[in-house]
Amino acid sequence: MNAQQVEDLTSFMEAVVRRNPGEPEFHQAVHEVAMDIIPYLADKPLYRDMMVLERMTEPDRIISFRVVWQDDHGGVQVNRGYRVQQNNAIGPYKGGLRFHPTVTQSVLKFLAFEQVFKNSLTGLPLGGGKGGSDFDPKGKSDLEVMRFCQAFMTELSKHVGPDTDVPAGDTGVGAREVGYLFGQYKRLVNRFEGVLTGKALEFGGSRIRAEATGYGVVYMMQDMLAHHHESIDGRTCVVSGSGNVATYCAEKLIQLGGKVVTLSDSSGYIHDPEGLTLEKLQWVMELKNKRRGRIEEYAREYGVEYHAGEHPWGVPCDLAFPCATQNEIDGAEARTLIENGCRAVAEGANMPTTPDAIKVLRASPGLLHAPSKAANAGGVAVSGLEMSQNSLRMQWSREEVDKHLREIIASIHAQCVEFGTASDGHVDYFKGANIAGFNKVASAMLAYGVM
Ligand SMILES: NC(=O)C1=CN([C@@H]2O[C@H](COP(=O)(O)OP(=O)(O)OC[C@H]3O[C@@H](n4cnc5c(N)ncnc54)[C@H](OP(=O)(O)O)[C@@H]3O)[C@@H](O)[C@H]2O)C=CC1
Ligand SMILES: N=C(CCC(=O)O)C(=O)O
Repeated sequence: MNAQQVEDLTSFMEAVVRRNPGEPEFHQAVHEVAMDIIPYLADKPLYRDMMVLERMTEPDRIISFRVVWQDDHGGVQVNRGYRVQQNNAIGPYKGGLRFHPTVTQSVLKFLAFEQVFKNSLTGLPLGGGKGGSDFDPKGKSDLEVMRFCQAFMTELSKHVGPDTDVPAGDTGVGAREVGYLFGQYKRLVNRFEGVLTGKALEFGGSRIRAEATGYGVVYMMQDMLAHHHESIDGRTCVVSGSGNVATYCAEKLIQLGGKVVTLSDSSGYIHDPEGLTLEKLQWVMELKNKRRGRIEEYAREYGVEYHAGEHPWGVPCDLAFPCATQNEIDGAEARTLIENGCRAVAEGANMPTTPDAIKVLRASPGLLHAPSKAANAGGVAVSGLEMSQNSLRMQWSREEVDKHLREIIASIHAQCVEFGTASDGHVDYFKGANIAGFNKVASAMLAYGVM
């Protein structure tokens, strides 16, 4: 960036911080995009005059509501629910629901902003949004989760619909929660319609949706490496998380010959130097999805090390897949990855690298780094395909959906290369994803005029 662009970025971010006080996660997500878009708009006066980036940074609306439910002891519980409807310039609002005690408006605004660019990259007609609650499903009975979901959807149902806003899963919202949410919606509106994605196959779900995000991260890694005449086969892989994204990321890596040596949860990580097998992974999925257990149990079951309270980024690897949560890799951990010879990072979680980590990784010329808005778009892509199947009142085969998923990720990689390749051939995947994601939304917003 030249001096003028630095000045423009600084004044842009000062305005964002002023208008959104006390929302550090949202500021971070906006800065990650603005640092590439501000220079990109230097020779595009129409976009600047029409304040397109400023308008993209302002949600269309934020809905906040009280959620009251009764626990198993008859006690009355109060939570806060949200839906951030960020931008529907290219399609209905589309994005997950996160149930986690760390949920705040700032976290959901970062996720909704990120979702706009991610959904645009898929090439599908999907706008961006995100919602959720500070409700913690951990340690709750199925009936308590059901009562919360029913109370949450009673309010949310007033604001969503198959052509308005289509939520899905995210942290803390899996098949169980989507089932309870969909059932309540159907009861309230008396229509069977595709208002949620990630549904079970029995009621309009799409094959591969559960696997889609994790598989897509690996497909993105595959394309990044192939662009440099390399592959995943035989590479040591460090994966964080042990939920939906992490477990299917690990599954696809193992199928492609990768050696997955870690999984984690919010209490710590396991290190299996021999590498997980598909059977061991099946055991983890059962542990997490059925018994709601902790990853520490894996260490006892298979006689491997467990590191309480730590992240897995100190374990030497060729390929790193952060699949847990935002800001899980900081500058020091990024330096450790590079010192240990890491070749590439593909982000499964949303915004898992801090600004310092991004700086460190970007400064390492040999390292390939795919941002979450590009690498983890497989989930929302298959959600979009679920919406298509619902509209057609059809259900495609596993092979058909996986073929579409593979093509969408290949297209996202190609867009990143088109807009992110420097004169020396180095591909800046962050720049490519930010510009490619911006373009389609910006064109639509210009076409609509001043609104
Ligand atoms: N589900 C989807 O379709 C998509 C999800 N994502 C993103 O992927 C990430 C994981 O989502 P998903 O797998 O669906 O969620 P899950 O709830 O299935 O799993 C989340 C995993 O991350 C761990 N985790 C959560 N918070 C923290 C934390 N603060 N510190 C350390 N570990 C943590 C959880 O551990 P614990 O069990 O201890 O809480 C769990 O292992 C999120 O960033 C999400 O936004 C991105 C695209 C699509
Ligand atoms: N949680 C998701 C999936 C959203 C969706 O499938 O609508 C994400 O892209 O972050």
